[in-house]
Amino acid sequence: MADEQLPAGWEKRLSRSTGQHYYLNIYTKESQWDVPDKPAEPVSSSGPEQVQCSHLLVKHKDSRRPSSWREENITRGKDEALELVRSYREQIAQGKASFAELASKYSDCSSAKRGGDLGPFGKGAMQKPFEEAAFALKVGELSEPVFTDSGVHIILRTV
Ligand SMILES: Cn1nc(-c2ccccc2)cc1C(=O)N[C@H](Cc1nc2ccccc2[nH]1)C(=O)O
Repeated sequence: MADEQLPAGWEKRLSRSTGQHYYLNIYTKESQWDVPDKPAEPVSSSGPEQVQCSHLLVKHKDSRRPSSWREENITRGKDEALELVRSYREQIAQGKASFAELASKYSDCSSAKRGGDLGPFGKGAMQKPFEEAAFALKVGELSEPVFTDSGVHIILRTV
């Protein structure tokens, strides 16, 4: 299909690595090998490329690294960590404390110094259970407790 016949919102590009043409959605920057047969979707159908989240992590004795800026040797069990995370989530949900305030005080992640802010990240950057929970959140939404090898988290999607 000649360029002038491409449906709206697509650009034809040449792949340097394969020498083949591919097609770029100018809105989402997503690309495809197949020649598009309908106008480009203005929003990504596969969800965002990146999200930005803050998290509050409570580690336990079986965490991958049972130590943090708060506590050199973390001995609490997983059940106690979950109880703590639930209590923090409740305080935040009831508006009794802000996420950043509790994360900066109680998170066992070094991101506590930034109110739990991890910055933007894409898929493949974080442990899978964390990634799946983070990408399932809407902006502004607070997760239920999430378990990773690091411990028990609550996640707030900010962007
Ligand atoms: C993934 N990550 N980002 C930061 C971070 C980001 C911004 C500013 C300062 C620290 C710290 C970490 C990190 O792995 N921290 C670990 C704990 C931890 N494990 C995680 C698993 C998933 C997501 C965040 C997590 N944080 C630690 O301090 O022992």
